[in-house]
Amino acid sequence: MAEGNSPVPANGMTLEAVRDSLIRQEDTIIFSLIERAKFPLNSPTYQQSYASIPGFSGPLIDFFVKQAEALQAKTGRYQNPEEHPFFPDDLPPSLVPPYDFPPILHPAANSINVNNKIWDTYFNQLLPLLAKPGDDGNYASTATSDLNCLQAISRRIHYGNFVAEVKFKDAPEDYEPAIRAQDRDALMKLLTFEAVEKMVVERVGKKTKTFAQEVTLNSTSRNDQKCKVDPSVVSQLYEKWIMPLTKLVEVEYLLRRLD
Ligand SMILES: C=C(O[C@@H]1C=C(C(=O)O)C=C[C@H]1O)C(=O)O
Repeated sequence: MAEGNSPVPANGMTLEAVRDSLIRQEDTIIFSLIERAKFPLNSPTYQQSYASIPGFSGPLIDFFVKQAEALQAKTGRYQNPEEHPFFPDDLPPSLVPPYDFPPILHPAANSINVNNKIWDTYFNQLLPLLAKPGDDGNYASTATSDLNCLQAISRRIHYGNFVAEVKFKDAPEDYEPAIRAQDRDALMKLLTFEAVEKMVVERVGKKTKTFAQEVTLNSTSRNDQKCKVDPSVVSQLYEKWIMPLTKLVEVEYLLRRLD
């Protein structure tokens, strides 16, 4: 199967273009993590016992994200097939004129949402590695930073739908038998490029080292300097969570691709 040099399909999307988007999204994810790392853990943001908001039961982060998503839904965010809400139930409809997003994906993509897994991984695995212990009272700003991280990571992972569509269009004869057999393992094997994954892990580590360094006018950057975010944490985030979940989205999409 050709990797990255297929002819340009009718919808204009190539594997190369899709990968370029993933590379650019790395910057967004890393900058959002740097911003979150500015605050200590601020655990009351996540404690049921802290916020007693009239008419709402749950931690501040849930209230914040639900309210933010409701506003963003009304202003059209989820019209874009790249965007997926964390609390999809009871979202208000968009109030703005619809934009004609090119119909690239099979409608099956609408039923794929792995944000529950992203939420769980972000708060239980990543955040303890990212934020220093402590409490500075900036809970609303902390929740804002969390939502930026979650949305950037979610967009990247659900971009797996586009990756899968392009891979399928490049080689339907390879994918169709595995789809008809509903063979997850075969699909996973077909869509996996280990050399690309290795490059991603190394690149995000290097980018983090660059973006998260202290920049001063008088000294050149030192190799032993402490970064605002540990590059190995970002490499690990990609290797253990972001890429496996992207591939899960790819498999889920392909399983439904011939429906
Ligand atoms: C996204 C792709 O599919 C898979 C997932 C990758 C990722 O999440 O970065 C990288 C390579 C592939 O194993 C791709 O081929 O670019």
